[in-house]
Amino acid sequence: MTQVPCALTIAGTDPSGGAGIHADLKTFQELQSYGMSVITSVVAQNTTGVQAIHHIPLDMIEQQLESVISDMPIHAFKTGMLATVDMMRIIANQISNLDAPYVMDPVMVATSGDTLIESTARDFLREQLLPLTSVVTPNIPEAEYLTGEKITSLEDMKKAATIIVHELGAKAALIKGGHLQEEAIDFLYDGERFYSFAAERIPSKNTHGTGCTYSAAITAYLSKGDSLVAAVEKAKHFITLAIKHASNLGAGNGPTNHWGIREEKNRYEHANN
Ligand SMILES: Nc1ncnc2c1ncn2[C@@H]1O[C@H](COP(=O)(O)OP(=O)(O)OP(=O)(O)O)[C@@H](O)[C@H]1O
Ligand SMILES: Cc1ncc(CO)c(N)n1
Repeated sequence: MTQVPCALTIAGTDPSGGAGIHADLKTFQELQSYGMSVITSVVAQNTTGVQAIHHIPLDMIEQQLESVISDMPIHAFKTGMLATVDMMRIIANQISNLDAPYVMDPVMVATSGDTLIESTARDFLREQLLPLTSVVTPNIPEAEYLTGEKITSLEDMKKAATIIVHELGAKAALIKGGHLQEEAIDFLYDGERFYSFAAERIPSKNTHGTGCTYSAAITAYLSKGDSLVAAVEKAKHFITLAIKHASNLGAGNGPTNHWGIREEKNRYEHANN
């Protein structure tokens, strides 16, 4: 019997449906991986910003993880918003039982500028969780925090990727250039080679949850057995289309659109398989 690809996300919520767990599950579904989730924080947020945050009690985070891990196959997993050191300790402990690629989106600040992680937890993320990852996907401000170096050019992005792999211990780093003014170019470094993934910059304010959707797409493709490079290449195509097809919902930075791109995605995958 063919096994169904299964992907898990460990992250916070977004009731407006554009970021966090909601974006992840929609992406898994769209890319035909069976989606599962463990919720770390319930976040009252929308396209204009974050209104309130409630952290799930630690024993409940642990129980959710145990419930999924003890019963379900997990072929790839990702983490998104992990706000506190205590949460991270539990998660680090539980995921060490998993034999599957780990994609970390090192979420620090929402598109709106609201902080989603305690400052002490940033250091724990860098020192304890990062070495467990198969790939980490920082945007430029996150990569600057992780490396302690300013990034203003494509060369700086590449240098940050090498620091994250060789000095901080991630297996691979994907530095996202969404925050630079030029082309939307990302660099993947796997410890040996650089790969670049470029796309046209789409003039749009609808970029709420782009990082979540991108890392979820990478996770979905990994769960289906793709290599890291293939997974990133397909995910880059997916996020570019998702930004392009955004529906301009809400009064602030609107969400990307996953389902409207189905036909275009199918054509692309057909041509590249
Ligand atoms: N305007 C844009 N046009 C095309 N691609 C973009 C644009 N903005 C971001 N991207 C791409 O989207 C992906 C997500 O990158 P981004 O840097 O926006 O993530 P992020 O800042 O973590 O997202 P989030 O808003 O969820 O925090 C990257 O591949 C990036 O290059
Ligand atoms: C829950 C959550 N995770 C990540 C982000 C970053 O986009 C967000 N806005 N909300």
